[in-house]
Amino acid sequence: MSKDATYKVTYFPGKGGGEILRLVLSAKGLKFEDVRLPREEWMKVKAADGPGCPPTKQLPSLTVNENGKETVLAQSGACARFLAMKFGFFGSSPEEMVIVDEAYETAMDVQRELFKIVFQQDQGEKAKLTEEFKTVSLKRLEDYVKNRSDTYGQDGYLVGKSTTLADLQLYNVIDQTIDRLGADVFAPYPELKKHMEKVKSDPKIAKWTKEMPPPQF
Ligand SMILES: N[C@@H](CCC(=O)N[C@@H](CS)C(=O)NCC(=O)O)C(=O)O
Repeated sequence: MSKDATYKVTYFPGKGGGEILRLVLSAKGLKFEDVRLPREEWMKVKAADGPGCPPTKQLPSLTVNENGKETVLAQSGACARFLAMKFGFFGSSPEEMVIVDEAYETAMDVQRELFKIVFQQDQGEKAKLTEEFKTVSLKRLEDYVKNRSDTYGQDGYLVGKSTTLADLQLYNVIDQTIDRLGADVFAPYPELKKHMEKVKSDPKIAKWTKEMPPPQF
C-alpha cells in the first residue's frame, strides 16, 4: 500500500449501506472524503454516467486514489473486505478469515431484515416483522456472537485479539438497529450489548461517532 493512498466514500446522507466503509476507515484512523449526496444529486450523477459514477450505478462507492490512479469501486461488501484486508482487519489465517466473513454476512442478514421493517408501509405487517426481528433475528445474533467469540475471540473481540471487520459490522448493525428501534430491544441480549460497548470503547471509533455528521434518515 502506498503511503499516500486516499479514500472517498460516496453515499446518501445516512448510515445505511455506506456506514461500514466509514467505520473501517475510521477504525484505521484515516481521514477520508465523506461525500453524502442528496438523492436528486445522485440521480444526476447516475444519469451522466461519467468517470466518478460507480460501475453498478448504485451507492455506496469507494474511490481509491493510489499511485496517481483513481479507481471507483462498488458493492459495500467488496469495498469493506478490500479495506479490511489492506488494513489488517480481516484475520491472520484462512481459518480466521472465514469466520470474519461469516460474521459479516450474518450481520448483513440482520441489517436486511431491519430495512425490511423500515421500508414496510403496512402498519400491521411492520408490527409483525418487528416482533419477529426482536425475538428471532436478534436472539439468533446473540447466540451467534456468544458462540464465535467464545471459540475464536479473545478480550471481547469476535475473532482473534484485535478489531476485525466482524466486530465493526456487528457494531454497525446493532447501532443502526438502535437508531431505528431503540436501545431497549437489546435488553434481553447481554452478548450484543457487551460487544457494542467493546467496539465503542475503541478511541478511534468513539472519535468517529462523536464527529460524524448527524444522519438525515
Ligand atoms: N449490494 C449493493 C446494494 C447497493 C444498493 O442497493 N444501493 C442503493 C442504496 S442502499 C442505491 O444505490 N439506490 C439508488 C439507486 O439505485 O439509484 C451494496 O451492498 O452496495
